[in-house]
Amino acid sequence: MPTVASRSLNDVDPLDEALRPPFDESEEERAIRLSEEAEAKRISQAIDESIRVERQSQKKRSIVRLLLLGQSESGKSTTLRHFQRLYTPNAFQEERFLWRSVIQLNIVRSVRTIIDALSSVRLPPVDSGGEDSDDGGPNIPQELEFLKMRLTPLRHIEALLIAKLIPANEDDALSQPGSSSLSNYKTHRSRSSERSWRSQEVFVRPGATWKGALAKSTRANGPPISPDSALGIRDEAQEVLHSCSDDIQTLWNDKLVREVLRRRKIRLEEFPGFFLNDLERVTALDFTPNDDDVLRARLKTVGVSEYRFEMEAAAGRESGTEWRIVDVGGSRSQRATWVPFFDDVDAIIFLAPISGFDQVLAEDRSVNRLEDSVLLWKAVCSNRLLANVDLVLFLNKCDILEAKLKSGTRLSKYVRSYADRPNDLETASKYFRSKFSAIHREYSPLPRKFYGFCTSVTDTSTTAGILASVRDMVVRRHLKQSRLL
Ligand SMILES: Nc1nc2c(ncn2[C@@H]2O[C@H](COP(=O)(O)OP(=O)(O)OP(=O)(O)O)[C@@H](O)[C@H]2O)c(=O)[nH]1
Ligand SMILES: [Mg+2]
Repeated sequence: MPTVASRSLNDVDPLDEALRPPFDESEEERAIRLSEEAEAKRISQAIDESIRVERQSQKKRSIVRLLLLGQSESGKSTTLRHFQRLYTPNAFQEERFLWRSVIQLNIVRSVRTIIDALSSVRLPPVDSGGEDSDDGGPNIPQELEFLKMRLTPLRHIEALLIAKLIPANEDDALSQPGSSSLSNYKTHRSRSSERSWRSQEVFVRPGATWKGALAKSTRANGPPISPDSALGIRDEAQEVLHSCSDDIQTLWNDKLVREVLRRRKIRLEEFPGFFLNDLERVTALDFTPNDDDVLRARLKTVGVSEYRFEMEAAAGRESGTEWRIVDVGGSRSQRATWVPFFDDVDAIIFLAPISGFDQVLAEDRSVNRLEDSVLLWKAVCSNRLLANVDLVLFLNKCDILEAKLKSGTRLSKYVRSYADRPNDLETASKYFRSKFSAIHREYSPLPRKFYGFCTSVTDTSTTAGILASVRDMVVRRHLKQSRLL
């Protein structure tokens, strides 16, 4: 009958029936059964555990960890932006408009460097042999004074941009030495114009924080907006820059300004975040930063951030591998934050900006930049925690090195051991490569291969090829290592 049939089907568990011990089970049979059940349970747990371990090692195998190291301004964040541009192009494109504020700030800073230089210089009397003097000589011509006055709105824009770029909870970051804040912008003025520009450099913690704050301030309480419509929103900084564009151009092209900068040894074109040669384009009201602009913009990093992405299918057979790239702040006070990342890293890209042979560190003006890079490279090569990690060296800023050598700066004046070798990029970069390679050989706790590239990481075409080689090398090594697990 249907009722009986359905009850019996629902109530009887066939598995339970099968596993139920027989009614007439003896004590001995019961003991055997229990021991067999315990053994089956033990085997099942062992299988579960091995699956868990295998899953974990699978996960570990598919994560590649890369650390970017080097002194401040060596190009770490720029290299990271390159990876983003190549491997998560959509996200990179979407964020382009956020970089407009950074570029605006970079322009304002360049102008201020010029104005600072003009303010602190009294022109020499006509027959003083061309030396600056702090008193006695005539002041700057009236036209330049007028220009300076017309550019006063840029001060307000600078304050506005700093407030926009640095989220409210970054107060602690603002008070650190070498940092910038509105208050020390107003109160701290040092004698050297380069020093004042440097000591007030704006920085942000890397990662999404500043971008989030900026995106929020751009959409001003409204709903989320697309990058295209963001450019249509009223942007006071861009409007002021647009209206000051001709005056900035006149200032930058002024012969006397160039002469003052030359005498003060301020090579503005070589400063990070230099956009004065692109004024018309970057101050246009509808300016959207292109890829090169994003790579050339300068925003100092404080703290550590991890950028994660999956290699896309187009990147080759390793698609599906998760990459984690760690970007750190490179100034001296930041270096203590590096060590915790040494533990679990597959490869390091170390950036040594070899154009810095005639420059000093912004945070310690008694230290030559090249010397600092060499000491840092030695420390990284000899670090025991990194003994099995591949080190990839980028001898970076080769474009600036070439420009310096071409303009007549003699490398041997700063690097004595360079002696009378030809003063050109090819010889100089080979020379530096061999020096850094020798340190790598001598200081590595265990023998390892040396990977060295001469780079200009702001150059999209050459860097893309180099990063592809680095990617392949890192992935190959990573696979080899994980097979050994
Ligand atoms: N011309 C030129 N500029 C470069 C090169 N590499 C980096 N830059 C610029 O130098 C500036 C500093 O680069 P960043 O990538 O911010 O330096 P960083 O190592 O992250 O510096 P911190 O964040 O202070 O540690 C940026 O404006 C870059 O555009 C290069 O090879 N050539
Ligand atoms: Mg950085």
